Amino acid sequence: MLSMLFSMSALRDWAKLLILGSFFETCRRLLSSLWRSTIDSFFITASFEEDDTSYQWVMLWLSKQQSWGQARNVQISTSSFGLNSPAHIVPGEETDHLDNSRKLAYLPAISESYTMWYKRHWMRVTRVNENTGWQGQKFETLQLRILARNNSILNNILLDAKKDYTAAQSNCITVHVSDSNNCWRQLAVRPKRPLQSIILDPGIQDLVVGDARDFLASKNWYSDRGIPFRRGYLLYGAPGSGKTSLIHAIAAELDLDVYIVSLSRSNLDDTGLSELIADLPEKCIALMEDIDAAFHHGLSRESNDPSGSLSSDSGKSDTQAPLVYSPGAPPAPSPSRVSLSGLLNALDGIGAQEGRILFATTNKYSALDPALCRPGRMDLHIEFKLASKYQAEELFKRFYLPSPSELAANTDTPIDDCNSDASSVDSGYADVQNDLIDLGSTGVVSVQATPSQSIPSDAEKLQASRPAFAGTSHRQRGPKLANKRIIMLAADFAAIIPDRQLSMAALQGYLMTHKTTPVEAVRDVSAWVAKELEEKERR
Ligand SMILES: Nc1ncnc2c1ncn2[C@@H]1O[C@H](COP(=O)(O)OP(=O)(O)OP(=O)(O)O)[C@@H](O)[C@H]1O
Repeated sequence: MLSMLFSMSALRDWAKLLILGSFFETCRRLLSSLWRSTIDSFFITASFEEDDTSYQWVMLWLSKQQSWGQARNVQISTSSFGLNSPAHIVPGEETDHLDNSRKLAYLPAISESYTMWYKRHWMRVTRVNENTGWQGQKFETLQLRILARNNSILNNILLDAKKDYTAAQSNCITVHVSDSNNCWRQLAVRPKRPLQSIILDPGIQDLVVGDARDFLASKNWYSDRGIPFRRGYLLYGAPGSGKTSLIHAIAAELDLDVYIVSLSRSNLDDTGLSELIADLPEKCIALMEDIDAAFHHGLSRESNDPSGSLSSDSGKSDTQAPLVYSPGAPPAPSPSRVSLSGLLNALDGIGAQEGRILFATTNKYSALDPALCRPGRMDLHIEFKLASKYQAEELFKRFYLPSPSELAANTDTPIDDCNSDASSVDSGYADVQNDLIDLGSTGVVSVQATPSQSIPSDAEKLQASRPAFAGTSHRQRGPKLANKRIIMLAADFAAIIPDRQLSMAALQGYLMTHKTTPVEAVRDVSAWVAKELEEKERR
């Protein structure tokens, strides 16, 4: 057999077979690649990766397509695609009266392909879930394959998707945080907070908002003069005085997304921090909250300072000075490995992002290192003090004067009697309260015990079956007061509040316990103030 196998004639046959086989295989491959490129020339293919915002746009867009409603084998989702108001809509759900419940949406099922039509273009939608990396992380990609000669239809889809998404998001701001791989990911979408809802002493709000607005419009001015296009704001002062709220409202006002840089995040080191800052989008707000607290968790100029007690020395170069001065306070061990030099370099080093606005907040201004606070890093330092009488008065008005939306919906007639005293007002809503549990003067429900030997009446049984709770029920309603009366009450309220002694958060907390009863809010405020001051003294 061997001699036959290797005989000349057999070898010739083998060679023929080889050549013929190679020829046919080459032809097959050529034809198939020709076929593929011919087919590809009729199609446009676009891929969207899960961690990119465009993925959200297209998902939202898809869920809104009419033809998508007829898809079979779909994934049902209550996802809002990063939006506060969920997208679509299982057909018929528009008439659902449960307005605030989560909406349902049809999404492409994973590893399935769908065909649909859009503006007379045939399209195939595929959603794949791939394993990436050796750690087996899953990664989703959405692919659109459109039968079209040029890109215009894809551009249309992208623009439509972006427009829909932006419109749906127009009342929201997006908050991002970094994940353990030092990549930004969307954390939440929050409704915009109006600037007017933040009550500061006159001028402060205009100063910060005006400055930030002017900065965003001055890109060319900065580049013409070779100045890095960055701006930093340090908001410092009393806790609960509105620092975070103001940043939220500014983000809403200027339509900027917020990126929270958490310096005390475990496994964040200098390189990671620089990567994060360099990776910020061009127009955004980077937020470092409680920057002094980062120190207490171990943020230091020398990341491995053995003593832990750092002294302030503004004469040192930037990379040598300690972040904070904290005599005799050994920092607690922390998983954070960020050093001050790392932070300073990340803020204005060579890789730092241009166009971003940095907001840092702290309750301990004097503890911060001058290197961190110098212009270029923190250009504007704004102090937030405890509430002034002016702020107390404005807060009161904001609580009780009707908001524009209430005005639009309002049908109740206010009691337009500026001279009506508290008792007449009390009697005004006595009827309304009749069907409520008696809250008593402390706001704690008092359910009277029935003597065991007597047979409880129906009314007593009803009373006993009611829930016991502390605090003020939202059902409790005062009568509508005339605006003039509320303004007078606001002045009375402000007269009792001591200047710069209590925080706005505390005042807000107090007014919340009198959400709809302004007269009582004024009546009880002296006692509350005395209690708060005593508590403060004790602390
Ligand atoms: N100036 C203000 N105007 C309106 N509301 C305020 C003001 N200050 C505080 N508040 C209210 O108090 C609460 C806490 O405010 P916020 O978190 O902004 O304070 P903060 O200064 O950032 O506090 P901290 O320093 O403790 O983080 C919020 O609900 C906010 O609505």
